[in-house]
Amino acid sequence: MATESGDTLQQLCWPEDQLEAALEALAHRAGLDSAETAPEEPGGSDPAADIDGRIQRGAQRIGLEVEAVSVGYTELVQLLTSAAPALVRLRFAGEDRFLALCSGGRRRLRLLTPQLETRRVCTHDVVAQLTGDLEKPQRQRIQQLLENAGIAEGRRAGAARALLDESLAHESIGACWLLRQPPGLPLWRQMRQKGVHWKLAGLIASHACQYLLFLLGWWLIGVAVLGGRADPGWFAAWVLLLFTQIPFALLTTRLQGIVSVETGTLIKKRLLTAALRMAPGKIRHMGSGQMLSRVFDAENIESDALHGGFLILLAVVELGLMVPVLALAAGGAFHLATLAVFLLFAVVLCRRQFLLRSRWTDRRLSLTHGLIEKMVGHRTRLAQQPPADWHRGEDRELGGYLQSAIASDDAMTRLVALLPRSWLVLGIAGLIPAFVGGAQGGALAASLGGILLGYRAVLKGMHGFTNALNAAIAWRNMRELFALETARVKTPSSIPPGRPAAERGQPLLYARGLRFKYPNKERPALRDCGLNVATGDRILLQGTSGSGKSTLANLITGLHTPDDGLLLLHGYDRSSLGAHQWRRLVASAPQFHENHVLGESFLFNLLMGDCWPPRNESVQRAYAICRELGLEPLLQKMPAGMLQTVGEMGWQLSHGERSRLYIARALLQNAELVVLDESFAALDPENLRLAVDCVKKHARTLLVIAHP
Ligand SMILES: Nc1ncnc2c1ncn2[C@@H]1O[C@H](COP(=O)(O)OP(=O)(O)OP(=O)(O)O)[C@@H](O)[C@H]1O
Repeated sequence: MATESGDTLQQLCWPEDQLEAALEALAHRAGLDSAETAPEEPGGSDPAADIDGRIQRGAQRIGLEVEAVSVGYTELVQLLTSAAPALVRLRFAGEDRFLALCSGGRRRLRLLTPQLETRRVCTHDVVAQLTGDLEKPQRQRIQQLLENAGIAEGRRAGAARALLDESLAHESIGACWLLRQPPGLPLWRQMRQKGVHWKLAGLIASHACQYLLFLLGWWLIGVAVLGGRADPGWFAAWVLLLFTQIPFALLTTRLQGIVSVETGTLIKKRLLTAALRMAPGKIRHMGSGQMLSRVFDAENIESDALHGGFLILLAVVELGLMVPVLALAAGGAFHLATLAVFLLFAVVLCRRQFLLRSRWTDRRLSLTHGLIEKMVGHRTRLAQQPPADWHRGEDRELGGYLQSAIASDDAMTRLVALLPRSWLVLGIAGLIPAFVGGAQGGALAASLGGILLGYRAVLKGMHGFTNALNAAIAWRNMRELFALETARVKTPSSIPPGRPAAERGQPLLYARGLRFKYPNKERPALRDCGLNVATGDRILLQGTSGSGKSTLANLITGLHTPDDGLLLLHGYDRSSLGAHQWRRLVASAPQFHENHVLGESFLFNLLMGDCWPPRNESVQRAYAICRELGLEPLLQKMPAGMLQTVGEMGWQLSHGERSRLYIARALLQNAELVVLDESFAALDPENLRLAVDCVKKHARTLLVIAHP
């Protein structure tokens, strides 16, 4: 297949043995590469290793993230249009080659060739290469069908296309790896790489031009009126200057919108990633109320910071342009000194307001937290707390909140209402020496104009400040969320992810001298703990309440990291193996109160740890395990069977049903080691027997935590 440049598509692709080079070149061309690169690990670019593993490791080495995506047959063009920068795998006579996609459109794609040149190819050619093998058998069948149906020659191509789309709609094509910056990079670096800083500079320049034209217009009118030259020519020039401002005003608004959307997207991405990476212990420590407050804070950061930030930026530009007006007019240096004193005063007041608002926010958060805790624990309180105690302490808390609210609101009113007006008073007072000194009318008028413009800028700045203040306080609370480990994650070892299961009796898990202390506790929950697990073992871990069994389970599953000691899986520690690979090897059903039924279908809740959308064989296996766990009557009872929505807003599952769902979810992850933490506690003897048999049958290696 020849492309526009005369090369064949195959010649423009990178061979498999240059996969890592293609990745680096593409990252460099897309401006994604970072200064620091991690050292190459032995075996890190072993061409024999699986493609996905090699791409993942290669990307980690240059500090990028890669997402392997598969899309439906009909969505392929859309993917190619928006995937760049990405690597796309094509097959030529059974040989894998890779397209380095720099940018994409519906008609043309831009590629980076192994000669490091960019070439354009027809999107259709790439799609045809990707889907050729899939379409071939269908095409013959469809051709035959169209002939038999007597469809006119001219309409056959369209009909064949529609039939192909119809019959292959459910096929997925997984041949694309999207290159992305890790969302943990500093925000400014992400903004720079997206070119947001240029747009921001454009915004400042555009607003400055508009403002200069505005000043020029008024200067023109001032000179004309005060000089007695108010003829139509001067007036026309003034009108012209007013109209010239319009494109700049439009450009400023447009750039503001673009910067808002791009920065907002980056902030959202980062918040979402940070929320998913948060240590579970931290979330638990926060409680549901504080979590909800964080969600509100996240909303505030994006909307208030951007809106407030823009207003402050525009106010700074206007104040900056006002400085030469004041300096050149009647007030001169004395007027500028007055402005400097005023700005100093404004900074002190703003800082004070920040402290007052922070105090108010802390009280508000604690009130929200308390309220939500009470709502969540409503049933317990109804049943077990005397009604006289239901509202204990609420008045005191509310009183404290009101006090800080009044103090903050008063200060805010002073700031927004008084500060801009105090500039008017100070500015006019600063003119007194010039007035007494007999300055000319024109110079005095220019100074007065400068004072009024300053008033406008301060007013704008104060409105911006009120928004930015909310964002800054929300940021203070969210900072820890944002503090994603930007340090490079150690490149995982070259253990192929799809390695065959270890043989029975082979060492699987090795733990020695493990120590773990919760941050809010003085004594460690685990000290000098050791454990050996071999493939095929069935281990029952018993201990008194609070002895640290669940903590050990959390260390083994990787939810917590030991403070000290050695924990190896297949002879590798967690950082060598990588979090992803560790999770594939160990599956767990956490204790009942730590586990959750998500508001999705029953099937999703079963297979969320496997892969979603599910493969046919996974669904079959899920059915089989549910049957063995005695869940068949439940599936028959639910109107939509496996597809019934469950969770808080859906079909309510009983305690025992949930326990068995959690067990099935752990077994369906196909892990080498399954850890069940008190998963059988809620089961009646019959279901307990079924569950134990099922677990013994399906778990390759089993660690069960239970009370004696
Ligand atoms: N998130 C946490 N923050 C602080 N301390 C914790 C946390 N989780 C557990 N602990 C403490 O660590 C110790 C061990 O708890 P762990 O849950 O591991 O015990 P356990 O043996 O599983 O208990 P049980 O059989 O009652 O479930 C306990 O003293 C507990 O209070």
